[in-house]
Amino acid sequence: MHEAVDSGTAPDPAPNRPGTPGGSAPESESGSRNPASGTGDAPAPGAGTPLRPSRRGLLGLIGAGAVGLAGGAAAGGAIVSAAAGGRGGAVGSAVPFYGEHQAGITTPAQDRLHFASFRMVSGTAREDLVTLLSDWTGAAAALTRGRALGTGVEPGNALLPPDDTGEAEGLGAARLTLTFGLGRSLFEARDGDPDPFGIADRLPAAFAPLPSFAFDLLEDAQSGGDLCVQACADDPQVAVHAIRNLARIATGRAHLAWSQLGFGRTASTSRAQETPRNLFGFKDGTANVMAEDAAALDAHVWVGDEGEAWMRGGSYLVARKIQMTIETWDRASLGEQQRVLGRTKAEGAPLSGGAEFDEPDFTAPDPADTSLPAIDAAAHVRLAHPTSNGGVRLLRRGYNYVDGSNGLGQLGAGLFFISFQNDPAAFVRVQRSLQPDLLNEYIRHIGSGLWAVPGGVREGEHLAQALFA
Ligand SMILES: C=CC1=C(C)c2cc3[nH]c(cc4nc(cc5[nH]c(cc1n2)c(C)c5CCC(=O)O)C(CCC(=O)O)=C4C)c(C)c3C=C
Ligand SMILES: [Fe+2]
Repeated sequence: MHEAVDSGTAPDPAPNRPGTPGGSAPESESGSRNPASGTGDAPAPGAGTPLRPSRRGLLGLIGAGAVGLAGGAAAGGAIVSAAAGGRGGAVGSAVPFYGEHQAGITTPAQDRLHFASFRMVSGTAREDLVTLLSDWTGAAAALTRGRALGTGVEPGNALLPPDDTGEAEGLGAARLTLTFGLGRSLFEARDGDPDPFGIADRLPAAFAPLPSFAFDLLEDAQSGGDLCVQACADDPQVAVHAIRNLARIATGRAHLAWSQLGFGRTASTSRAQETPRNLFGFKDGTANVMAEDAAALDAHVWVGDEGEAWMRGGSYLVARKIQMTIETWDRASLGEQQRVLGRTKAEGAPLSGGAEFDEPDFTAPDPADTSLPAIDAAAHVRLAHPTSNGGVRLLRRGYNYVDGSNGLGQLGAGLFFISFQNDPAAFVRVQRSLQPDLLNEYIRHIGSGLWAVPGGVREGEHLAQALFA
């Protein structure tokens, strides 16, 4: 049950009943089952901590009726309460939520994605944003452990909706990670208020909006947003369940603006992973920044001491929804496909020779015509390579998508490109360099977003807490 923590009338968590999911929840990793948080951890801020929901947040919750008003008491505070443990608490497949950095960046890329963008409800204020982030923190700690929210699918009062929608019961944690980002719009004026969330003076200098790029065909309906959540899991239902329940929790404070399902990760983020393939059939992620390369992560991915204090240990997330005209691609010869990308299709080796993980040699001549380079001057790997971009590197973490098909029998297929970098300018640099890319004949960028991803959350704190200190 989503307990109301402000009123002082919040009911006790449902008792554990032997033989029920609530009664059979396994011990947490720490060996304790904490009925106040449902996470086995110290209660997240808001879980058992008096938090006064704003009037607007409260009205939204009442209006939606979705989050469950515990025993008629006010909701809007903590969400995660006693876990019924109905999801088996499969912590063995759980990725720790708390840590120095948010999970879902260097975590070995899972198979599935549900990416969601949220907009704050008009008229909401700083307190709404803080309580939302606090509630999401508690929920994320439970969800990523494979725990049900609140009392799970059994409310203490059967006249109320269950705290947890239930579709992830029995599926375990499935290596779920939830990575949260803040949009630049949160720092800007809206509705005549110059600083609705009281954070305008905390805007990092690096957090500039993305410029428009040649070939952009961006649609507002799948671009931007005040907040983003990247849910990755090895089970699509676990990822969808997480986003769905975070959206319920946000009711009255933020609403889902758009979301994207993805499958078949298109990047490795660890050397332990096989390189996957994108929908053009090529290995993607070969030359990625890997979790094992701490020096590259510090240099290119994590915000360090030079950034705003609240962003230390964080990163910037760029998402680009890139439509791929796969029917046209499929009619291109193998030679043309390899020329466009600069690598072989079967092995992913550079066209200059060697094997997949050998560095491309951009000076090597084409053996068939030595007046030409083996890797075309406008090949994707040449233009994206650090040597073409002042040494810049991105940690890529994208997913394939197919959004159905159109009346011409063409699949709405593409790449939901995600990259993490410690300065959005790094992405801008590479994307600008891709202007003459041969690949542009076969792709269109139709969605875009940029979010600041704060550093990891320490137990007892909430997401982006340092931003509001
Ligand atoms: C702005 C950044 C990038 C966009 C957008 C992008 C789109 C895109 N890429 C592929 C396929 C491949 N990309 C590959 C390498 C690669 N791509 C980027 C950046 C963007 N790609 C970088 C930085 C790199 C690494 C370059 C290097 O250091 O060598 C590859 C080769 C294999 C690999 O290293 O991953 C493929 C294949 C598609 C299909 C696409 C848009 C739909
Ligand atoms: Fe690429």
